[in-house]
Amino acid sequence: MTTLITNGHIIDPANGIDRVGDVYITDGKIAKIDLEGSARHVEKDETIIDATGLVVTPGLIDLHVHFREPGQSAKETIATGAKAAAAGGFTSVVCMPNTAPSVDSPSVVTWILEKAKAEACVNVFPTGAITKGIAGEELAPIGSMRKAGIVALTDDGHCIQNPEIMRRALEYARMFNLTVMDHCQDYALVGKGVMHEGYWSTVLGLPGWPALGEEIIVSRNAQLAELTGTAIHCQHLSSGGSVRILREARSRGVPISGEICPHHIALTDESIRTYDTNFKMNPPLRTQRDIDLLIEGVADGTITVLASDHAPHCSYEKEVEFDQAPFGILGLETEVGLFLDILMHKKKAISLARFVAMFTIEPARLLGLDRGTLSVGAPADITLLDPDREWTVDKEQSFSRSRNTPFQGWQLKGRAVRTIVGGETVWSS
Ligand SMILES: NC(=O)N[C@@H](CC(=O)O)C(=O)O
Ligand SMILES: [Zn+2]
Ligand SMILES: [Zn+2]
Repeated sequence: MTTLITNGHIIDPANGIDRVGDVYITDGKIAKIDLEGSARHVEKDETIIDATGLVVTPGLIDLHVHFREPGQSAKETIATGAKAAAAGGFTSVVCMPNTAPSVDSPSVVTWILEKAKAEACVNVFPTGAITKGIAGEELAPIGSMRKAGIVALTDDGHCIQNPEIMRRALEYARMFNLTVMDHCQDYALVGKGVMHEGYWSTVLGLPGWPALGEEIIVSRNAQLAELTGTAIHCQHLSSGGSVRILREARSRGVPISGEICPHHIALTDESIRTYDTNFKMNPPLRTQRDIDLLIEGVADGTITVLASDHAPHCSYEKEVEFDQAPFGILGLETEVGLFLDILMHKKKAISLARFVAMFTIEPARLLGLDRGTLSVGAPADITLLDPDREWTVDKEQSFSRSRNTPFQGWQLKGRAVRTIVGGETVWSS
């Protein structure tokens, strides 16, 4: 059984490919990349996908999503989250462990992997909690979770406050060759903050979440990564100051990296003027100055990964006063459009090839996943992009179980048009 994706602009940063050609898929794997336009050998049972005018990339990987199983399937299930991922152009997602129960034992890891195998149309890679119950105190059984299939460690949703516990976690993670990802938030500084501490929090009378609350943990992480040699990946960075700290540490070879999410470059804290809880997420929206510095960090390679932090919540949970609402917004179906529109089309901060790398080989290398390339023999996970397609966000069309997006009605340029997992099309527009 062969599938041929013909005449597309192939961008495979891992193999340095950036030109028009054909991709052959056999038995769910990449069989051949033909850049020579040689006369093709068409077989009887061959499926042909015409990619003329489209970009053919390794399947995109989202390094940061929250599917709410086990425990909170009213917000999202592994099946609905996977559908949303496919519709956003993603063939693989890395799931955060703040479920109920949290992913802090091998049995929960196994449960997720089995559920994903039965119901998910994309690859689901679970992460394990660093500490039991994500409580920041006792280390979780890291070795047995690794055996069960976790691909990284994180306490996302929470942040280990005690630097001695974080140090031990890093030393332990190293023995299992696991990257540690961190939600950077100092609880003493942030307190009950619900939005960026600044002009707008003062005007609106809402408790502030200062940028320093993130930066101080990024600094700590840089020092701990340097000391232990274990890679730390700083999740959903929101502050320009964090970029400066990362840049300095990375220039000295410290194994630290960072990701940004679309909302932190698309919106500022001023959006909260209406007290709309769809603008509430953790960390919070910041200022135009932060946006400029985050984008600068993407442009100069300080920030290496783009991710959604897809965080579904039920409408009834969000329909409360701003300070009472849960933190988090949807992201999987809008992020390719937002990032292409802002980073490539509007700001010209990165090339299309760099955009693809930030969603493929960068996250794959960071965690050691066998994905993110079109190398012969690799799983045939492929995304077809139309970087110039203009479209309008309509949350009613979303495959997610939730509707908490601040981007309803936005007009974006660039989107995925087909998502192929293991050689099978799981979504097309
Ligand atoms: N980002 C958010 O605002 N919320 C996330 C938790 C997290 O990523 O910290 C969630 O699980 O809802
Ligand atoms: Zn987080
Ligand atoms: Zn998160």
